[in-house]
This record gives sequence, structure tokens and C-alpha cells, in this order.
Amino acid sequence: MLVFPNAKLNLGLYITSLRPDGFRNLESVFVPLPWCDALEVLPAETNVLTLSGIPIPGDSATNLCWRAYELLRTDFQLPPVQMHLHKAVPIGAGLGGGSSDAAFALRALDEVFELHLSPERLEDYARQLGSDCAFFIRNKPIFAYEKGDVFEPIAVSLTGVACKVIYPGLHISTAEAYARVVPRAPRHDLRASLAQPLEQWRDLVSNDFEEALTPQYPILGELKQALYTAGAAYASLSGSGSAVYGLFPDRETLPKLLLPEEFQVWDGVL
Ligand SMILES: C[C@](O)(CO)[C@H](O)COP(=O)(O)OP(=O)(O)OC[C@H]1O[C@@H](n2ccc(N)nc2=O)[C@H](O)[C@@H]1O
Ligand SMILES: Nc1ncnc2c1ncn2[C@@H]1O[C@H](COP(=O)(O)OP(=O)(O)OP(=O)(O)O)[C@@H](O)[C@H]1O
Repeated sequence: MLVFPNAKLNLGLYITSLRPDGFRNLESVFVPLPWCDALEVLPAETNVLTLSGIPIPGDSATNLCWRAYELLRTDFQLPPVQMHLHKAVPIGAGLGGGSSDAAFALRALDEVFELHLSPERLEDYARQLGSDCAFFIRNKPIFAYEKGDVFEPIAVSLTGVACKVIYPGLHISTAEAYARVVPRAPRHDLRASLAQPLEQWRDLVSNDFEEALTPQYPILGELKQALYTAGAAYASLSGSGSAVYGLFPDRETLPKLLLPEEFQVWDGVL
């Protein structure tokens, strides 16, 4: 079975309090971004995970696809599996690429081995692999809170909106990024703000990581400004960075930006 684990964008992100388990409570809206890896999952004689594309730090045993298989194996007698992951979504980008691989691996293993797990059970497994993972089980725009793994429906839709995502080649560790933020109450009500027209989000919707990370990584602020100068209706850091995205009314308004060769760019219509 071949699947295409996609990335995500965060529309607003407020880090509201420190939790007793050391994690932070947050509020954010997640939306799928069609920048994808490719993952093949097949029953096999012996276990094997092969990799291509962007190199992933760590060995195969720590890869989130493998960890998804090991996790299901604690509850089910699974036959050996052959997986191949082609990595295209940048790592340490705040785009949730690794989390998506983990969730898509759970979904594919469920289908290949006919486990008939409900979305709720798949989300329970996904939560054990990382805070971002559960979103990718249903993979629909959603309001997320607590660790970012508890959800409520939201009506926001970016269908037809054009988007440019720029990864400036900086790998920002999620744990280090969180350590730089002092939790506080949300600046605005996120759900009410996202119900306003896109052009108003600039004044209403923010990501707490930006203020904490921009002094150390000025390129994040420069990219956001460049996107606004090029006509973005809204621009922001995604998650804990370092990817910065701009939203534009339609494909015709997507700008061509002159960027250093080592930057990776995705653009298209959502
Ligand atoms: C920044 C976001 O991408 C926003 O969607 C996510 O919160 C990150 O989720 P993730 O990469 O799946 O993160 P995890 O693998 O669960 O956690 C990595 C590290 O980030 C910190 N962390 C993560 C999530 C959270 N709600 N509070 C935290 O403090 C913890 O130090 C944790 O050790
Ligand atoms: N399949 C995988 N793809 C990417 N990273 C993986 C994978 N498996 C394990 N990892 C580990 O997870 C770490 C970061 O993963 P990920 O790509 O989700 O980070 P990110 O893009 O910053 O997303 P976010 O912080 O939003 O979850 C990497 O440093 C890597 O060591």
C-alpha cells in the first residue's frame, strides 16, 4: 500500500500554561498542507525499513514509521513488514512531517493487516508517538488544545487560498523552541479571530513561537516581512519553525521570490 503523508500548517498558536507532565498546554488550528512524503507498507518475510530523499537523523529503529509498527505490535500479533519512506518534507520545520509519517504508518498498517481500528483508537496510538501525530489521523482542519492532541471541530476552510511555504534550512528543535516561550493567556480568541476575513488575521492571529525565536533567528522575521511585501494577506511561522508561510487570495497573486538556493519552497493552492 502506498500513502502520501502530508505536512500541516498552524493557523495561530498560543502557548498558555506549563503542564504537570512538563509539556505545555496550547491552542492552535491545524490545517493539512499538501507537501508530502511517500510511504510504502507491504507484508514481508522479514522486517525492513528503507529510506530515500532528505536524510533523517537517527537510525531506523528510532524512525517514527518503525515506532508506529512497534507500538501496534505491543497489542497485535503482526507479521513482518517492509516499509519504504521517501522523505521530502523538511525536518525541524514546524510542518509536522515526522508526525505525519507516524500517523500514516498507523493508518496503512491498520489497512494492510486488516486490524479495523476506529479513528478514535488510531488517535490514541498516535498520541503515544507525539503531540502532533493525532491530527494526521483525520487530517482535516481542526481546533487543537491541551498538548495539541485534543480536538474540537472548527469551520475554517482555506480551500482555494494560495500558499507559499519557505523553509530557510534551519533545523529548530521543538523542545528547545518550547523552552524559550513563557506561557501566557492567548492574545485573542483564536476561533473568533479565524472567523474574520483573511485580511484581518494579520492583526488578530499570532504564533507565540515567533516572538521567542526571531531574536535568535532574524531570518524568520525577514521572510515574514518579505511575504507581506509581496502581497500576502497573512503570513506566519508554522509551529515551532523554521518554516514561514504566506497566504494569498489565489494562484495569480502567488509571488516569485528570489531566495538563496538552499531554501526549500512549496507553493500551490490549498
Ligand atoms: C510545535 C507543534 O508542532 C505545534 O503543532 C507541536 O506542539 C510539536 O509537536 P511534536 O513535534 O509532536 O512534539 P513532541 O514530539 O510531542 O514533543 C517534543 C518536545 O516538545 C515539547 N512540547 C511538545 C508539545 C507540547 N504541547 N508541549 C511541549 O512542551 C516537549 O519538550 C517535548 O519533549
Ligand atoms: N520519519 C521521520 N521523519 C522526520 N523526522 C523523524 C522521523 N522519524 C523520526 N524523526 C525524528 O523527529 C524529529 C523531528 O520531526 P518532525 O519532522 O516532525 O519535526 P518538525 O518538522 O519540526 O515538526 P513539528 O515540530 O511540527 O512536529 C527529527 O529530528 C528526527 O530525529
